Amino acid sequence: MMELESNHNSPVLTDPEPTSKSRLGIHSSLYSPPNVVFSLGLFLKIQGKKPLAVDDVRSNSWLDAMKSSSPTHRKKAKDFASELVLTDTDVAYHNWMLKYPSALVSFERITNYAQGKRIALFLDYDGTLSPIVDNPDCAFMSNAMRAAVRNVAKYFPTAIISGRSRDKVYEFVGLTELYYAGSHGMDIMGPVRPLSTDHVNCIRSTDKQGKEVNLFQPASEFLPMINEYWTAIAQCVQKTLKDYPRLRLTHGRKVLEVRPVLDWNKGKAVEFLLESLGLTNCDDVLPIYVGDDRTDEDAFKVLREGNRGYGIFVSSAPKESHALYSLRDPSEVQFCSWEVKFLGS
Ligand SMILES: O=P(O)(O)OC[C@H]1O[C@H](O[C@H]2O[C@H](CO)[C@@H](O)[C@H](O)[C@H]2O)[C@H](O)[C@@H](O)[C@@H]1O
Repeated sequence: MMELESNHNSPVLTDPEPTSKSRLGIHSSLYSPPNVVFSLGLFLKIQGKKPLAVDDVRSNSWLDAMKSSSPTHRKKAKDFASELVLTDTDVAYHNWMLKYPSALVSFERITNYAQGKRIALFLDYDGTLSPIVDNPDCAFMSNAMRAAVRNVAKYFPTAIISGRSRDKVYEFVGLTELYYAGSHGMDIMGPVRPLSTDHVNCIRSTDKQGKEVNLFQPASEFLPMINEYWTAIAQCVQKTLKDYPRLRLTHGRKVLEVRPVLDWNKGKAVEFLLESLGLTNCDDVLPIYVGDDRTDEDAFKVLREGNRGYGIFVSSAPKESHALYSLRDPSEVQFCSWEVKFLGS
């Protein structure tokens, strides 16, 4: 099994030292998008088209910010406009955000650092551009996310780097203007023709938030059995692979992958693409990589170790990472994708 070491001591990029405020995720003069104010990873839709400073909606201390963004608080505030209650999960997440500040809240700082630089954007697919769903064949990207990525690609070279096959991820994304790196970067290609995104046997269902989704789960009756035997199966595959020294086993979320023993991963793919784009060893280039999985750590590490760019880790739960910043979920990735026009030269 692939285990990644945690090596997150301090940010290595050489932009100005973050103030205690920005490290706490309460930067004072952040732009917010039209009609939206964000507060530590939570969006509030509001009226008005002018970009708004968040000072007036953001509290002055970390604890206040933490309290105000707590779902429990918001519910209570709505119901009773009184007592604040923080769950252990709230506290853990906001403590984690001290180490991995939200890219949204740090947007001004990132923008400042990117001044005069050319951005190259790398995006993971599952869990970054599409929400994690039970059936991998139904991990569809929303049209809104697609439009946001198309917008990004108007400004910067943009690549999708996925553990999926290149064809499959292209089928999901369907944008000809992007670069695609499939199979953890082992299969990289530029623009190709779109494939059909129709799937047979999909049923209409609802997700955990009650939203309508298409679902394709022909093996759902096997799920209890898979849950019961998952560990045993993983051990069995691991044991079998001992006889195949040129293959190695990696895993994601209930995914076992057998890969050739090859010094190649998403980090190498980022380096390869930067080189192909003529963007390597240039001081005026700022690569940004957004990903949610442990396989994305190789890319975060490449950017971090060379002081080369920003890793942005998409996670709604506290986890160690080589990234510098965080975003909570794909909806925050989507929002950021509309804002990147403010970045770079
Ligand atoms: O590198 P990525 O683009 O993030 O792809 C990583 C793996 O993604 C898929 O699996 C994950 O997403 C599925 C759909 O949301 C989910 O059902 C599964 O539990 C996740 O592990 C894909 O199926 C794998 O082949 C990719 O390696």
